[in-house]
Amino acid sequence: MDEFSFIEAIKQPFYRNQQIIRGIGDDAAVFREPYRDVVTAVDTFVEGVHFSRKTMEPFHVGYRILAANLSDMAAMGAEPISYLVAIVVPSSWSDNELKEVYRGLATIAKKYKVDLIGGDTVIGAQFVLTVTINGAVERGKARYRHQMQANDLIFVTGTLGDSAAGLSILLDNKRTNSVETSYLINRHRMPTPRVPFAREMARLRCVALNDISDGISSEANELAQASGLTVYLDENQIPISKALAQFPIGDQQMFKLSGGEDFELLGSIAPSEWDKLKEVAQKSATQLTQIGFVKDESERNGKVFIKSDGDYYRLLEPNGYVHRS
Ligand SMILES: Nc1ncnc2c1ncn2[C@@H]1O[C@H](COP(=O)(O)OP(=O)(O)OP(=O)(O)O)[C@@H](O)[C@H]1O
Ligand SMILES: Cc1ncc(C[n+]2csc(CCOP(=O)(O)O)c2C)c(N)n1
Ligand SMILES: [Mg+2]
Ligand SMILES: [Mg+2]
Ligand SMILES: [Mg+2]
Repeated sequence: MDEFSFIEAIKQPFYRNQQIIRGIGDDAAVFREPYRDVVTAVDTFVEGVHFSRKTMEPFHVGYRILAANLSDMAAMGAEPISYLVAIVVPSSWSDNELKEVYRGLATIAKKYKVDLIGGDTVIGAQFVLTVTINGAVERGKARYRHQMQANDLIFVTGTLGDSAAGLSILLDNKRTNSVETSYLINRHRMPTPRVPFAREMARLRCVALNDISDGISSEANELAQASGLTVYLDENQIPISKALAQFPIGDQQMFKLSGGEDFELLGSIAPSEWDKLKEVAQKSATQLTQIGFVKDESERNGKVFIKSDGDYYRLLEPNGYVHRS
């Protein structure tokens, strides 16, 4: 199929969001946002780095990249609206495989009510998929990492480590037909960005948020550094799924602290707002757990400490996933 028939094939018949004035079909898309702040982010997905033929079908590739972008919108407290896709695809990929990538994109786009408004298609040597997402947040209400305050409680949504456990099952060929195995693989391939939870939080004051893409050890350090405060975590309070609990304890620890790709939200909130946050979690059917607290302790500021058993806190280095050249 040539580039132009391909674009015709993936074009949405209509746009769900009325802010979109012009989508696919001109030199650029146009959207209007009169009263809110526009929020934008971009993420890239590369064969051999973010997925392989062993870990994902083309459908999951599309689903997973948009999940990561939606999660960044959630981490800013924003309502996601539209996205653009730039794809470099080797000629070894069939038309059908390419369509499957777009079916994955369209499936999660429908769930989260976002519209595909443009992109770019290029034939090249290696598969690279880049998605830019646009959203909006009530003026001045974006959730910044530096908004963490001393004495805040630290919370996390969902459970951690599932995605890394699913990945390890796929890479080590340990796939079985058990419910647990399927659950973990599904969490790796089709994560759940916490957009409803983040949007339901709109009326709460002073929340800092970060989404967990590299591993909580990294994102907790980002919060500590951005706010110039000290984060204390209790490892035993970090929620894990029943499926992950079946792994050896060493793997559980590694997956939940530095596995990454869970796309859960890590955040902080004043203790006085905790009950309201519990209501938010209930309304959005999202699991919510307190896993630590924040202190202002001059020489320890910018760092994260974690305790496993007893009262002893050790330094938690940012040892999540890092791209290196
Ligand atoms: N190549 C780049 N050029 C310009 N800005 C960049 C580049 N790479 C990252 N950034 C910016 O740096 C900041 C941190 O990016 P990072 O990718 O670590 O955040 P993230 O998207 O939340 O995490 P992740 O990509 O691991 O999910 C963001 O503001 C991002 O836009
Ligand atoms: C085949 C294969 N090997 C390794 C991994 C693990 N992995 C890749 S990127 C990343 C962090 C998030 O990326 P980014 O920071 O770019 O959003 C992680 C944990 C994988 N998913 N697939
Ligand atoms: Mg990024
Ligand atoms: Mg992020
Ligand atoms: Mg990263």
